[in-house]
Amino acid sequence: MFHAHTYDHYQVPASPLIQVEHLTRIITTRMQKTMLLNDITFTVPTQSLFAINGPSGSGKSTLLNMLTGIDRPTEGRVIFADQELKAQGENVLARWRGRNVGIIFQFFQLIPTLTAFENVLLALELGGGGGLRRKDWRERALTCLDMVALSSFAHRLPAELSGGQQQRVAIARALANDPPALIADEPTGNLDSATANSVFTTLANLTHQGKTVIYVTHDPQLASLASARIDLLDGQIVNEHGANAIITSRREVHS
Ligand SMILES: Nc1ncnc2c1ncn2[C@@H]1O[C@H](COP(=O)(O)OP(=O)(O)OP(=O)(O)O)[C@@H](O)[C@H]1O
Repeated sequence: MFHAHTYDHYQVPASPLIQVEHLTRIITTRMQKTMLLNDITFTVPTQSLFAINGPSGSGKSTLLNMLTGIDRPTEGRVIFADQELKAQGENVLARWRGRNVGIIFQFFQLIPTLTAFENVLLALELGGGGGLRRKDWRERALTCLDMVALSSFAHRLPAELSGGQQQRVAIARALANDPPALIADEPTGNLDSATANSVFTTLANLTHQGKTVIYVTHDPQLASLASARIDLLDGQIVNEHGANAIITSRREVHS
């Protein structure tokens, strides 16, 4: 069970890290048009623990892909740290992502042939080291593993770690380049409840270290722990807390 308290008692800076304005995503095929997101407007406060909640098919993954610049909106825009995410080449976007967001997946997605340490080091190599010189990358990788209480497991392969430990390595990897935001897609969805609780607490505590932590969940209880949130249904925001969201229709979210 997750502890029934929220993380909204911290002082957070006034300006939002992310502004999402009138975001619409339509997929057009020869046969039909499908509206995946319908005029979504909200802000993600800096250093918040931010939940994107909603049942399967409500548009959560589609929205995450817009926030990370993986997909482009049909209409509207995403402003990340005062910079609009524009259509750019994949190399430019990958570099932007490396510096600005650490992504955490439900199924960890560690490289199985690399140790925990090497998985984090690889993120530094791919992301350019977060402003550090190459000679400092190994120490940074160890620091990140230490931040998730895994430094003594640095030389284990993913298969030699529990699910919770693997997800902690994934969190360390996401922290490697010191991005302002971590974005997690159902980060505890593949873990038993005790492990999920401890991984979630690790993520939540990163807001104390200046990070904005955005997580997607279909679990209303997990969403209730956030300091700010939106609830999605059928591609629209139906409820919000602390996100300055425009609510287009008032309906209950059932998971
Ligand atoms: N490329 C696509 N073409 C057509 N429809 C799509 C496409 N991608 C997603 N969809 C549809 O858009 C809706 C939203 O999908 P999305 O994956 O964003 O939902 P979700 O809330 O993340 O769901 P889940 O929790 O199951 O991952 C769903 O109905 C999905 O079937």
